[in-house]
Amino acid sequence: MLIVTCAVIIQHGKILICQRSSTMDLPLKWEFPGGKVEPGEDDALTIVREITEELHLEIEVVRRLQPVEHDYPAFRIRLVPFVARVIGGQLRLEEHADARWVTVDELAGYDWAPADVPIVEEVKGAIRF
Ligand SMILES: Nc1nc2c([nH]c(=O)n2[C@H]2C[C@H](O)[C@@H](COP(=O)(O)OP(=O)(O)OP(=O)(O)O)O2)c(=O)[nH]1
Repeated sequence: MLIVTCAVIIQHGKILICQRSSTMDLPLKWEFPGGKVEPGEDDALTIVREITEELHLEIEVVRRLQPVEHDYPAFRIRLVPFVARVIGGQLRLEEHADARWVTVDELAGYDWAPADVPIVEEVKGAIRF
């Protein structure tokens, strides 16, 4: 099983969502940014590392949400979400096609990676701004 972290980054009442590029797996799907946990790596460190590498933002984890397991045709994934806030850096995309700050009500209007759908639901229900 592939273990992948993702970040629900909240700033000024909005959430950062990212669109995978046309050359990535799940091309052009929207996701919470993040990436694979490396062998022996603590997942809370993975998410901080991945957000720096992919977005040039420094984040601090606020809390962990419920992990989601999903079967894609070629692999099974456990997606581990963290609520986080920005503590430094300037947003600059290294690999995504697009990134947007959206309200919680706007989340439903995007074409999400299938594994993210339960996380979107949890965020809609559980995050208070
Ligand atoms: N980052 C991220 N990946 C997700 C999400 N939802 C989802 O199904 N995935 C899938 C897509 C990929 O198959 C896998 C993670 O891949 P990735 O390309 O983001 O990971 P990475 O940065 O560590 O990749 P790599 O290029 O270093 O191999 O998880 C999500 O919300 N965020």
